[in-house]
Amino acid sequence: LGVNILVNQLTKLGPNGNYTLGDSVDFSKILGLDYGDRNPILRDAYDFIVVGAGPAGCVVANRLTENPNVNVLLLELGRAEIPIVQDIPAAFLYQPSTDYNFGYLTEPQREACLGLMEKRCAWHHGRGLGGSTIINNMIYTRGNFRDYDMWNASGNPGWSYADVLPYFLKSENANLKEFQSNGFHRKGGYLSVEDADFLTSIAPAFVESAKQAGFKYIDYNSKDQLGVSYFQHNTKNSVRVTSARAFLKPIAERKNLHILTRAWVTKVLFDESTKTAIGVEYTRNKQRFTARATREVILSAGAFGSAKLLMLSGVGPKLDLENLDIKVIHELPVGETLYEHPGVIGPVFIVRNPKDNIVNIHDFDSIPALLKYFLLKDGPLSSPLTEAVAYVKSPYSPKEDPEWPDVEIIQVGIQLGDDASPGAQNYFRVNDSILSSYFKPLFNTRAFMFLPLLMHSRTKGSLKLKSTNPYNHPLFKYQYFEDDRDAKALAYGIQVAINITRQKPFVDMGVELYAVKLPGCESFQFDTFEYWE
Ligand SMILES: Cc1cc2nc3c(=O)[nH]c(=O)nc-3n(C[C@H](O)[C@H](O)[C@H](O)COP(=O)(O)OP(=O)(O)OC[C@H]3O[C@@H](n4cnc5c(N)ncnc54)[C@H](O)[C@@H]3O)c2cc1C
Repeated sequence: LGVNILVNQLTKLGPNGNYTLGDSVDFSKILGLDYGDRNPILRDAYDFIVVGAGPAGCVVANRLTENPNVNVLLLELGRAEIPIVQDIPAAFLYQPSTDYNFGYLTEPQREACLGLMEKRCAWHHGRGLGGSTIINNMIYTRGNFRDYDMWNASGNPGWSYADVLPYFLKSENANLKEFQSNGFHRKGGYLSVEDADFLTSIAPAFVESAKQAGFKYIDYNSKDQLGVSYFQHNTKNSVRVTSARAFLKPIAERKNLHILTRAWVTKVLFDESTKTAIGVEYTRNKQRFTARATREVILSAGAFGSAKLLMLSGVGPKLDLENLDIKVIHELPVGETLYEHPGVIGPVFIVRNPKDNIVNIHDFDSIPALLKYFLLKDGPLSSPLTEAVAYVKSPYSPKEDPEWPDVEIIQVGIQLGDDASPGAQNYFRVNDSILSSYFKPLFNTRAFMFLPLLMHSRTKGSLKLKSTNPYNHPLFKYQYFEDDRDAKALAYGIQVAINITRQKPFVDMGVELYAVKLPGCESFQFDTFEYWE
């Protein structure tokens, strides 16, 4: 009840419907969660200035300051985390409704997002000490070894799998039941990785059914990724571990690291004669400041934030910068390659002979479930709801290697309509009509869904500046499925997922494809490739 009331309040208040308690109360000050010297006497110059405290910035700030002779200023425009509310894995659905999310939206779409509000997809992007790890799903995924080898081969020495694996291992503090000793995990690092404490009955049925459908049972964080696996999570004893908690909290006493929250970097300053970054300009408490860097300015402001900041500073496509009267320091194709991993909300399945008594999300936050979580860190609230995954190679993949998957089928323990609060709707931006006609009728029925995601999208977009105002959202020029092989690959993935549900473990549970046609797709024959496409 408490979580529901809180979530309803958090998702309703504020001019844009975005409000957190932190707007009125500075938790970072009260609780000391700025993870560093809270009132640092700032230096005129630092060896390194790190912009953005997401996973990249937190790790870099930590590793650089291992050397006591190096000093670092970490600037983050958001605030520190809010404990309790952000800790609970099952509450991840509600995090993007808070202002720990930039709230980016795509432009209205022609071929996708058609059941979403204004036909615009939400591009959630976290902000605060921890960046997107404050609001993300906590799934620990390293990526495919071939991706790194491809990066390396395309002109980025030092990024091959052989190069990065030692760093994954160095960071990790794994606590895994099955795969602890397979050579791809270790204990002792800063970043906790663990199995989910709680799984719905859907998860083992999915894994067993996938095996019967021919999938290998794998550790998806090893080299072999074509198969089925339970997810591993960045949680510790079922509490979310953000990158700030993992990499900044343990080093809070280091005097050579200064962390400033609510510090919005507006420009990288350059020595124009050498094109060397020499510092940054930032705003804080409505005042403008500069900080100088004697060695490097490191941009870790996220995929969108770093590109935006470079362009604001005069590094980017010449014409675009000149059109905005930004002095060109150096011409580079910044923002010109934007890939998304499109996903589908569904298909949805009804379970006729369920092996658990979960019918909606409120079985997760019932009084017994709350007590179990807060007293024992166990029970349904400890679940991030995304439970297991199968990796698929579609015939539409741009990669020739048959072992290089392009579709990821994520199994979710419940379905989108199982939330009585606005949280799930806000997360996906599903419009009222689709929500009430398609998802809500299953509110009190045992049901679940998949989230098939495309990993190697062929559609490419770009990111531009809307204006020279550093606080404006960037302009995303991206239209999903411009290359129709992307939609075909996802339709293929959906059919593979449906085939998994036709195997014995799922059949024994009475799992049935929810046979209601999606509004707008009435003219297609249900459950054909064309229908899903
Ligand atoms: C809803 C959601 C779910 C996700 N789920 C998963 C998952 O389950 N597993 C997974 O592996 N990945 C997941 N991701 C992706 C993952 O969180 C990101 O890949 C990762 O956080 C990127 O890290 P980063 O350090 O590059 O940037 P970010 O995490 O984006 O951090 C960038 C930081 O820079 C700050 N910043 C930006 N501009 C400025 C500026 N001008 N001045 C000062 N500070 C600035 C931002 O406020 C932010 O804190 C998810 C992401 C989202 C949004």
